[in-house]
Amino acid sequence: MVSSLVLQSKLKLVTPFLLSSITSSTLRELSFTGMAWHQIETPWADGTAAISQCAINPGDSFLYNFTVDKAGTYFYHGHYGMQRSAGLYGSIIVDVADGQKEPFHYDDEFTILLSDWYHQSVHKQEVGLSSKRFRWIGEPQSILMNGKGQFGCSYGAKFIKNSELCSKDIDEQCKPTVFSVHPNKVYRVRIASTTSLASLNFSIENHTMTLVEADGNYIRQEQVHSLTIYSGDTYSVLITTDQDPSNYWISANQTARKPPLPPPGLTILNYIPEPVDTPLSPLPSSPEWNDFAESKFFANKILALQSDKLTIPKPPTSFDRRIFLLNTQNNNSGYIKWSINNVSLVLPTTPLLGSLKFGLQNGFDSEKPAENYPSNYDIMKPPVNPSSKSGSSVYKFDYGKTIDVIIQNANALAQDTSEVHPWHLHGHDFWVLGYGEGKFSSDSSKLNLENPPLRNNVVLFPHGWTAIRFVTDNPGVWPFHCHIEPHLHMGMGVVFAEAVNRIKTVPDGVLECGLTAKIILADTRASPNTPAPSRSLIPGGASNLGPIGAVNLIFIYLFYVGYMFVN
Ligand SMILES: O=C1O[C@H]([C@@H](O)CO)C(O)=C1O
Repeated sequence: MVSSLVLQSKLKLVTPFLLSSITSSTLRELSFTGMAWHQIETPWADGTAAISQCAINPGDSFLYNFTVDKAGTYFYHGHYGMQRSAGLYGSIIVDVADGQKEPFHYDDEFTILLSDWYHQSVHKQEVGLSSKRFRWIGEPQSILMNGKGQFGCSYGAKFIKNSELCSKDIDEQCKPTVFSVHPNKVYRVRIASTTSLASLNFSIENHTMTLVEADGNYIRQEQVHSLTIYSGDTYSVLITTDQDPSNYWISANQTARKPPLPPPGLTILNYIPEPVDTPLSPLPSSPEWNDFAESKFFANKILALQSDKLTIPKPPTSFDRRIFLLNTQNNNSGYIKWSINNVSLVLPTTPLLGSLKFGLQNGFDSEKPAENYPSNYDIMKPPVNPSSKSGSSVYKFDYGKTIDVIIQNANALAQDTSEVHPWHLHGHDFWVLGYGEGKFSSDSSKLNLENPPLRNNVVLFPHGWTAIRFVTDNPGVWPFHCHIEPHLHMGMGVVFAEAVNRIKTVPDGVLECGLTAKIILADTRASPNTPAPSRSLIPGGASNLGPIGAVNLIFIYLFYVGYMFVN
């Protein structure tokens, strides 16, 4: 499906699109795409349709050319509408550059990509979410591990429920993936979650896990029995295969939302030379769905690595600008939406990168978005005046500034309801300075400036706040949004425009839609013989694309995926 893929580095695409979770019928419903890479810092290769580029039309191709500058565990996924929920994703591993070493040892590794699966088509889900007669998507039917899940009388469900109803033969298609390991070795297990909705509790039966990496950044080694992993998170853990030679469950149970929840995602850890078999033991138990104490304890265990081998840089000790983002669920002219500071994000037809670069005031809402919310707002109660508006305004940042963002959760439309939201920033890692209950107060003693972890995805707990800090050193137009696919569809995001004046060129094909198409095509017609590998946005400007400190370079020629499948 990736028709031509040239890897000039130690970057690996693992499971390039999970075939087992994609059917041609789901792909037939996809009409446009854009591919986000969860690691990319190149402003026009971020894959966010209507933000950093035009959507890729059916049958068209688009060349993503970007630099990977940091070894680690990542994944990629469609970023047009809710395409990710339709199965458009896969894992990425960036190895350390030649001559460099990881700050820990392991003998071998395997990769687990977590996702969730709905039986209703993504198109129908989108229509339900966008209708006045709002239809929520509900919980997924299955949790998938490397594309395989349990449902009804399939393999795992049969085992779990031990139900007489499930007396059919084992469904081979749903048999969990097996990871065969040698005894007495250290394995690195790379785990990424690209779920549409589900937050997961991940564990490996009888094996303690040592955390070493989060979102491509090294973290302090901590031993845990389970991980709470939210949509958009990646981790690496080390395990030692020092148990009795046997078969063990690796499981991922949905958590943080009200039951009924689907059966867990499963894989099997098989000790060589034991024959592969269903583990005899019950599945590892997981905490109660609303045991937020457990998941907060886990979140607070993630701290930056500071060792003699490697030290993660500390954040600047003060900020230049602090933005508060109040998360509410609202009624927006009869539609249920999520809003940030009372605005629900809708994307314009002209990519924001183009509108901002060309100064097209009518390409988006040029109104300045709010940087705070009323001080008397009661985050424990449903909104008093629940209405909000829609918009596409952007937060503009100058180069080299330290920005704090305080994400503030609040009560949703229903009484006593506040949900978990994993927030993801494109184009940047940020320091996670802390989490807290209730409303954020400026008591900064709560903030960790000593060893905060660097991440690009962070959880916001119900009725709580999360504080992050980053430095605006990567010019681009970067969305910051809830990684829960239906929540982004319902407007839960903002856009940060960072030193856009420093972006001098973008390649052909990035901005040829909406209002920018006219400008670019007029320019091409004016000089038809000029072979232009990239498009100068500032007359005479030189290319300054690509982050500093590049280790590896990849060229991925990505043909439109749906087109390839359908044909
Ligand atoms: O966005 C959401 O909508 C529903 C509910 O709040 C309204 O039906 C739900 O559980 C969400 O996460």
